[in-house]
Amino acid sequence: MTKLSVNINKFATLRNARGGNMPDILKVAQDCERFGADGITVHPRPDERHIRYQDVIDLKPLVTTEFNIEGYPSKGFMDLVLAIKPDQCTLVPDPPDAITSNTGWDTIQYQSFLKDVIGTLKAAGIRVSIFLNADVSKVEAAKTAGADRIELYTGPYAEEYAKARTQPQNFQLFNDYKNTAKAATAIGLDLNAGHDLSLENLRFFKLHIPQLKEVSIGHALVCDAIYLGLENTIQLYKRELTD
Ligand SMILES: CC(=O)[C@@H](O)[C@H](O)COP(=O)(O)O
Ligand SMILES: NCC(=O)COP(=O)(O)O
Repeated sequence: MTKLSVNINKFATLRNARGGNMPDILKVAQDCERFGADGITVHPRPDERHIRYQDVIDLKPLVTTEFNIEGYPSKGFMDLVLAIKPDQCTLVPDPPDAITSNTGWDTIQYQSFLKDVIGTLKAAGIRVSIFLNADVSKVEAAKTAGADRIELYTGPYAEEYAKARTQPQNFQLFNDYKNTAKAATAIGLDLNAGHDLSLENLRFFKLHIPQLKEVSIGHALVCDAIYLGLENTIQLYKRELTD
């Protein structure tokens, strides 16, 4: 079974747009769980453009499914995560000014850094996933750094999938995803995936990469919910993940 973790960043974007508390992020998270989400993901960025550090603190006692905190392991981020102790922490290499996540870790170049960070998080009992491009050459070093899981960065997949209707599919790119997934599971790394997954492209990815433990989806899901309603949308995404 592949779990759906709903990333609620963009609900916080809407809330912050007017400075009040609408939508109420805490209620959104609880409703997402009530509607069938298997987890809640947040990505508190340094500028707090959407999810604020206080949101993460307030969410902790309310989330009853899996709580996944994503982010770059700065001191402030690490202090927050170690205080909250979520079920999972997903490390991303995003610079502070990144408009969104747009690449995975170079696990070879940052091996020592990642080993230290992951060791600290795992000593606190937190499962660690690291954001990775579809690149087999970086998988072994993710394992030696101590990660429990990798999260396949699916931005390029989503972009290629959207083009496929009008252009020949880039099968090498998709083979890279399949080969990276295979290499990860072969050495005991569990597999997550995320970024720009949607109702259009999720089923194809899931069918061809069946080892998926979890997908974290936010932007497209929130956009779909505007038209289809949040409960209906979560159910539609869950249906795309059924085996
Ligand atoms: C790591 C990842 O792919 C997501 O956390 C994504 O970066 C969401 O971040 P934004 O909602 O700020 O785009
Ligand atoms: N890790 C991916 C995530 O949490 C959500 O990414 P997106 O669906 O907002 O692109």
